[in-house]
Amino acid sequence: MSVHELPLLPNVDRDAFRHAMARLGAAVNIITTDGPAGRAGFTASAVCSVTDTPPTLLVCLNRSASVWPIFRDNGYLCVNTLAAGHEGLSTLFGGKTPMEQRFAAADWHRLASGSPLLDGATVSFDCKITQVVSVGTHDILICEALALVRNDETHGLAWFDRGYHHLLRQDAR
Ligand SMILES: NC(=O)C1=CN([C@@H]2O[C@H](COP(=O)(O)OP(=O)(O)OC[C@H]3O[C@@H](n4cnc5c(N)ncnc54)[C@H](O)[C@@H]3O)[C@@H](O)[C@H]2O)C=CC1
Ligand SMILES: Cc1cc2nc3c(=O)[nH]c(=O)nc-3n(C[C@H](O)[C@H](O)[C@H](O)COP(=O)(O)O)c2cc1C
Repeated sequence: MSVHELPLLPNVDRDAFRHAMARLGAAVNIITTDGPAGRAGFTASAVCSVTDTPPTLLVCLNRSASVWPIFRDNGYLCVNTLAAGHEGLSTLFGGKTPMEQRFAAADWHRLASGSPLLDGATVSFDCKITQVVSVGTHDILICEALALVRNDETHGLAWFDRGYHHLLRQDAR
C-alpha cells in the first residue's frame, strides 16, 4: 500500500496521546540546579541521550513549571537517574511541594557545575545547558555532560502505565 492509500485517521488529541505515552516506559530522573537564580529540582521522565560526541542528553521541561525560570537563568543542571526505592523522592519532586522540603528528603553533594548530585542515584550527569528549543508547552534543554558519577550496585526504576516498576536483570544469578 502506498502512503497515499492509507486511510485517514482522526486527529490524535491530548488525552489519546497521553494514554499512548503511558505505554512507553521511561527512566525516572530528578533534575537539579543551583546557582545565582537559586536551587531547584523536579522529576522528569522526558530525558534521552542525543549524541556521544560531544556527550549530550536532552531534558524536556514544561515552561509552566515553577522551576522553569530557575533552570533557564542558572544554565547548568544535573540529571540524577533514580534507583529502585526512590519512589517517594520522585513523588516529592513531582510538583507542588516547597523546594526546601524536596531537598531535605535526601543527601546531596556537588561537582563542577554546583548542581546537587543525589547520593544513591544509579547515575548522575553533571551538565551545562548548551541549547534550548521550545516546542509547544515545553522547552527541550540540550545538556552537555561535564562529569559523571555511576553507581553500578543499584537496580533501576521505571515509570510505566502511570506507576513505578523496579528494573531487575532477568539474567541475574
Ligand atoms: N513530559 C512531561 O511533561 C511529563 C509530565 N508528567 C506530569 O505528571 C503527571 C502524571 O503523569 P502520568 O501519571 O504519567 O499520567 P498522564 O496521563 O498525565 O500522562 C501519561 C504520559 O503522557 C506523557 N505526558 C503527560 N503529560 C505530558 C505533557 N504535559 N507533555 C508531554 N507529555 C506528557 C508522559 O509520557 C506521561 O507518562 C502528568 O499529568 C504531568 O503533569 C508526567 C510525565 C511526563
Ligand atoms: C513520573 C513523573 C515524570 C515527570 N516528567 C516530567 C517531565 O519529563 N517534564 C516536565 O516538565 N515535568 C515532568 N513531571 C512533572 C514535574 O515533575 C512537575 O511539574 C515539577 O515538579 C514542577 O512542579 P512545580 O511547578 O510544583 O515546581 C513529571 C512528574 C512525574 C511524577
